[in-house]
Amino acid sequence: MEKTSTDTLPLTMIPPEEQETVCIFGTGDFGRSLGLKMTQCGYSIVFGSRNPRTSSLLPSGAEVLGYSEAAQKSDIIIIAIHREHYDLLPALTEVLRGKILVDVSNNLKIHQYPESNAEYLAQLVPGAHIVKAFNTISAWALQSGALDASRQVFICGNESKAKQRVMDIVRALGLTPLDQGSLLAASEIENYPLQLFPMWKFPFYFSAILCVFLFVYCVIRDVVYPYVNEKKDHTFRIAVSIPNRVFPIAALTLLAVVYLPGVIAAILQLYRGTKYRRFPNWLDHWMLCRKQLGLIALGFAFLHVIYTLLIPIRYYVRWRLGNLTASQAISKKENPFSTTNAWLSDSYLSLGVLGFFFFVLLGITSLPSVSNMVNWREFRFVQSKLGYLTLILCTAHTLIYGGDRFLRPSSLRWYLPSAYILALIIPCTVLVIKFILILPCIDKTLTRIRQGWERNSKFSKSALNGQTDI
Ligand SMILES: Cc1cc2nc3c(=O)[nH]c(=O)nc-3n(C[C@H](O)[C@H](O)[C@H](O)COP(=O)(O)OP(=O)(O)OC[C@H]3O[C@@H](n4cnc5c(N)ncnc54)[C@H](O)[C@@H]3O)c2cc1C
Ligand SMILES: NC(=O)C1=CN([C@@H]2O[C@H](COP(=O)(O)OP(=O)(O)OC[C@H]3O[C@@H](n4cnc5c(N)ncnc54)[C@H](OP(=O)(O)O)[C@@H]3O)[C@@H](O)[C@H]2O)C=CC1
Ligand code: HEM
Ligand SMILES: [Fe+3]
Repeated sequence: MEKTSTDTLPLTMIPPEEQETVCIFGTGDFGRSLGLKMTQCGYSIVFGSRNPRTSSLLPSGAEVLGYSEAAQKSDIIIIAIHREHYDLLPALTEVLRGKILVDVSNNLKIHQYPESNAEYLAQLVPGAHIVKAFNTISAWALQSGALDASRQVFICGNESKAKQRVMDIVRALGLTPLDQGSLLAASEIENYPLQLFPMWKFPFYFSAILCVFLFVYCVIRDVVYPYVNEKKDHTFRIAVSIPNRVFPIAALTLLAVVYLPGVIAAILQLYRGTKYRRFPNWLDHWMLCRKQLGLIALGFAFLHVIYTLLIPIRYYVRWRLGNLTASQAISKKENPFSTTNAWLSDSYLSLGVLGFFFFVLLGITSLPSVSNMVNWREFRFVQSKLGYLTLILCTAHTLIYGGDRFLRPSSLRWYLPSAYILALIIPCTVLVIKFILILPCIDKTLTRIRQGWERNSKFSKSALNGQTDI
């Protein structure tokens, strides 16, 4: 990368005698990038290195000394060295006594070592104050200035004064410090950058399995069945018709799966008569990934809408329409206009459009820039009330689209009902249970439980004693 004038000049012109000196151990990628950023923000940097010589890669003006000499220049030392090389530090115990050592290290695997790197550092250099910080910021982001991935710096340590000094540096760099408590939190902070979309795992696998199942189901009903029974080749349906069944059904099912844990939680609280017992882990986890499930559902709904736009320009649809018109002209018989059908068709389309509108609204309010602008009550109102409205509209769209067909035995193929019936199972179940839960007598009890009332106070004692649930 070519150096611009801002790379070399400190952004804030602080006179050298007022600049705080910070020492960085290690002249590798991270040490250099952090050093450059800190120089730009008005710090004076001294690098500690096995090979003390200045290089064009280091920020100009930075001093490079041996580890021991560099450590004497500052009372804050950022250890930009891999844990595997920390063995050089015990020899420096005397120089490092009373100093603040900032551990920035990451590992290659979650729980790679029995203790966190920061705790290991504390064992190696017992006289120093250890603070964990910066491990969630990448060298690349520091260097390119494009800190758009995350500006949050998790911090933990046992001495609050030491933590404050590090947080001041973090703020000076334009980042946001988040105090996570004592050094015990270090292993969690170290695991954080190693996780790959943890909250997306379950929603992703669930929707993938759902789509594969629905696809196979539709292929059996819409392609294999006509071939076996009528020797008709309907394989072309795999391109548009079947995706336009799989995606909307997946969207509706996932939307219902977002609201299902809420009703299960309510039933559990009613059954136990208290809100003070922990939910089972699976339910906790499910509750926590509702946003991700909802966003995947929204993605599928978008696909359904786009595929629906294709319907009028499909060859198969135009061919059928043309043939119908021609056969009516030949037989000189017109199909009578059915007001009922017109109503049904317009209503299901309109319900679909409205459902989609609220679906998108839910998606928009989940953007952090929007959700930060509303208070939690407004957010809950949108997510919970409008969420249920979306579920009702989309379920009604599918119900009316199906019309009276699901009562007809002729729509069964090899005993398999139409795919849209599968789409209705979970949404209808959720809506029926929710309807029961909001009946005044049940709602009153549930509200009391959620305000802290307990049916049987023995329950709460057992919970307080640490006994958890089923
Ligand atoms: C497109 C889309 C985007 C989404 N984005 C987000 C998002 O950004 N963030 C997010 O969290 N979810 C998101 N979701 C998921 C979902 O909308 C929310 O989790 C929603 O709040 C669930 O509503 P609920 O009524 O089922 O559950 P909850 O709001 O959890 O509650 C269930 C019921 O219990 C009551 N209740 C719950 N806890 C208490 C309590 N402590 N005291 C008193 N009463 C209580 C509520 O009033 C409600 O009636 C999204 C969904 C979709 C479809
Ligand atoms: N790169 C990144 O994006 C991020 C890195 N980190 C953490 O920062 C630390 C440094 O990472 P990074 O700069 O990428 O790594 P590098 O391998 O680029 O640099 C490590 C530096 O450690 C020093 N060192 C000391 N002893 C040894 C030794 N025995 N063998 C090799 N090097 C040694 C070297 O500096 P010298 O030659 O001057 O002595 C070397 O340049 C790591 O703990 C890493 O987990 C954290 C967040 C992001
Ligand atoms: C702009 C909004 C929408 C329009 C115009 C629309 C239109 C349609 C049309 C035309 C069909 C029939 C498809 C066919 O004949 O093969 C259909 C079916 C369906 N739609 Fe929608 N829809 C919309 C939004 C939604 C949304 C938001 C959902 C749910 C999340 C949804 C769920 C379904 C389902 C489950 C089916 C039945 C699929 C099947 O088995 O064939 N729709 N929709
Ligand atoms: Fe998850």
